[in-house]
Amino acid sequence: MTSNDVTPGQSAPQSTPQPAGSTPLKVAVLGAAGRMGATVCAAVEAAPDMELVARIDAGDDLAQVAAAGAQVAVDFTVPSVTEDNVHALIDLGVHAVVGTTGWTDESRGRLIAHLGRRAAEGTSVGVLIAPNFGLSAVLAMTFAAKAARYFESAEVIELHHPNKVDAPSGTATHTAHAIARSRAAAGLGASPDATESGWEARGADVDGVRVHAVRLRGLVAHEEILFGNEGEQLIIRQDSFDRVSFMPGVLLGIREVVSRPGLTVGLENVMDLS
Ligand SMILES: NC(=O)C1=CN([C@@H]2O[C@H](COP(=O)(O)OP(=O)(O)OC[C@H]3O[C@@H](n4cnc5c(N)ncnc54)[C@H](O)[C@@H]3O)[C@@H](O)[C@H]2O)C=CC1
Ligand SMILES: O=C(O)C1=N[C@H](C(=O)O)C[C@H](O)C1
Repeated sequence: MTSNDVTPGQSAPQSTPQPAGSTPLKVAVLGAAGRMGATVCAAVEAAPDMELVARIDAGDDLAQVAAAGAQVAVDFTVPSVTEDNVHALIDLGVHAVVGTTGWTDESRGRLIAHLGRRAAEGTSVGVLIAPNFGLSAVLAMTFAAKAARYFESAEVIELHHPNKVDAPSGTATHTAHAIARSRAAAGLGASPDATESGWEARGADVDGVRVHAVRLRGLVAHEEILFGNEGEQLIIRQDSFDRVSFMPGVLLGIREVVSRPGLTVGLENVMDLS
């Protein structure tokens, strides 16, 4: 990673070294007019080893991505369109870095099948889906997965800006699934809960983990993971105060996806944290 990629004091995930004199990676951004898309365009333009070749938003033809010669496309659109976008990118032979939420086991399964068909035809495409590209969030999720086996109770609170269209957040869902997997592997049962009425106040049930969503003007993206035992508590909290916090992770994903054929889910796998 070069010094131009991050502002002083900003944490940066490690990156693949860039050989001197090599050709910049050609990058397209889908959702380019959105909050994240615009920030990604600026980050790609500032990265010396990348070239922004296409800004795509609603109504644009995805064929422009290939016509512009993009090797990697970054998708920060909306949950209702991201799956179709990624299938189209695979057909175009363009690697995809995806931050958009809304992916399920079923939609990921369709992607794996499509990638497999393309690989059998000789076209090797990489897709990286990360529910959160922020270093603090990736670390919080990793720590939560490690802590989960030691606590009787676990709940997740996610807090976001009020313009967010989906709830609970992709990050909170990913976190809850990881906690549930750790608890199951450790032989833990359900968190204790004597609730008999008013279930709507207890948040969403994600794989047996209660997830609470707050929407508040002034917030960007935040998560708290609460663990409890008799007489003790552990709270893991992360805060993204600005969307630039996601950029080192997005740039890392762009550099890495070209050499990772197939589907990778979660930046923790790219960062070797899993
Ligand atoms: N993985 C991560 O680190 C992060 C993920 N997100 C997720 O990214 C997504 C986008 O978030 P924001 O930028 O805040 O939303 P936004 O609403 O500001 O931007 C979405 C953009 O996508 C465009 N769009 C809609 N349909 C399209 C299509 N078919 N093709 C191309 N563009 C299309 C919209 O016109 C809009 O400009 C959300 O799912 C959000 O949860 C947001 C922040 C970080
Ligand atoms: O919509 C957002 O803003 C964010 N969405 C992602 C999510 O749903 O987890 C990532 C981050 O929380 C910001």
